[in-house]
Amino acid sequence: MTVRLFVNRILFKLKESALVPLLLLLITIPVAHFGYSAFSPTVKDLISLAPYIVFTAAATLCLVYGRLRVLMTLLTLVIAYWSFTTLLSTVGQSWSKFTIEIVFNAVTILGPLNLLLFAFWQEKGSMVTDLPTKLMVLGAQIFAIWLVCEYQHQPTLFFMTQMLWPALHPDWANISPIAYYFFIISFLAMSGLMLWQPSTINAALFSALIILFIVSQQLLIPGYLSIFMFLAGILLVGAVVHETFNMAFKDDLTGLPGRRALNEQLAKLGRNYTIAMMDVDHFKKFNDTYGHDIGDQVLKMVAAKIKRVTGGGKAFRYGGEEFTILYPNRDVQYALPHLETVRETIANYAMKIRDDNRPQDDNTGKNRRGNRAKDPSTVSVTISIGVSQREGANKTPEQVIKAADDALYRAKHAGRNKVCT
Ligand SMILES: Nc1nc2c(ncn2[C@@H]2O[C@H](COP(=O)(O)OP(=O)(O)OP(=O)(O)O)[C@@H](O)[C@H]2O)c(=O)[nH]1
Repeated sequence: MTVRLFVNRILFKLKESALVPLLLLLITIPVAHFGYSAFSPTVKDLISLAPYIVFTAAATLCLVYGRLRVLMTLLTLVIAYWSFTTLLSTVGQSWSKFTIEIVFNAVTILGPLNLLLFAFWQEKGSMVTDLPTKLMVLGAQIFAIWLVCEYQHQPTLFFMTQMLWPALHPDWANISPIAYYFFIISFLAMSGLMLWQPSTINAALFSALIILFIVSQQLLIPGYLSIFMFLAGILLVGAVVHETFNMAFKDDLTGLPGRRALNEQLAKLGRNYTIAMMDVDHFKKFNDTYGHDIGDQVLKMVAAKIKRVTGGGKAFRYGGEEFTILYPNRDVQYALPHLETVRETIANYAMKIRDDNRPQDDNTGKNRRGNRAKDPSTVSVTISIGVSQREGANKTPEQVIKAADDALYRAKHAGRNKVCT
């Protein structure tokens, strides 16, 4: 993959996964800043409960769908939220000044570290084996903080609040230098994770870190804590729902909607529609010659071109090297030129392959050159397309698909790289 392609892929993925959290974060700032004071006391009480409600919903989803990274992030936020609300409501009351200082510094120092740890701690094995270990990590920290508070251990507070490198600690920071450094380290590492593996879940985990930083910084501004923690919960719920939806409806390899999504669309069709079935030509031979990995790369390329079909066609991966394009409310005559363009675009596209995939022996090399475009470091494939519309005996989507399959068979027999009706 060239650098440009790699960067484009990351930018596209970032746009898909990080745009919504960023926008919601930007919208929440003025709401929390200016809107909160306008709410009645009852609404304010509800707002302070809202994070717990959304955290509970999110945790339930995580348990059902085995999203341990999100679950542990939620637990970290719940502990932070409970600690901060208790700390604010007991100033001068049940907690001593020492306890308040220890709890605030512990949350702001350990919070970003835990968010970082749980973002990188991959979900391996089963929930039953993983969850207790992760819970023990959090439990051990809580126990340690409790001990420090119980025994009023002054050196810990000194350690937490010491000024290590004054030049690196900005004046506006309301958190201790160590907390500030840990936020920066976590921020950098999680930005790296977001760039390396852009996904809705990673974007939500990253947002949780930003939100913990905002509330730690602005703890004394009324409303910030509840409203931002509520937003963190919403972003985490949204990410779990989005990823679960994608897993069920999107094909993993190509990113196109899969068979399940197609079936759902077929059930919603009206009385007029066109279905095109397409299939990569001689793909078995291609796989045998170049290997399955390059075969996968080609399928991704073909899917990307099919996805960009014009005329309002909706693309799906039907299975294997077969794809489907659906034209709701359109007839074959309308769809044909758009399908012809897709066929032509794919046939004319020379896909770059990496040098390490070059053939090792002369015979394979000669074999491969049959499928190669003019440049020896590229490959190209063609597709055949069969099209049919709802008419006559073809009344159900299944019958129209069968008719499109028959047309595809004719396209193959007519020499391939063709569109047949
Ligand atoms: N690399 C890769 N290959 C796949 C995938 N899914 C299916 N295939 C391969 O696609 C090939 C399909 O071969 P066939 O159905 O015999 O058809 P064909 O070789 O394309 O020949 P025609 O359709 O007659 O042009 C098989 O070798 C499958 O292993 C996939 O996800 N990745």
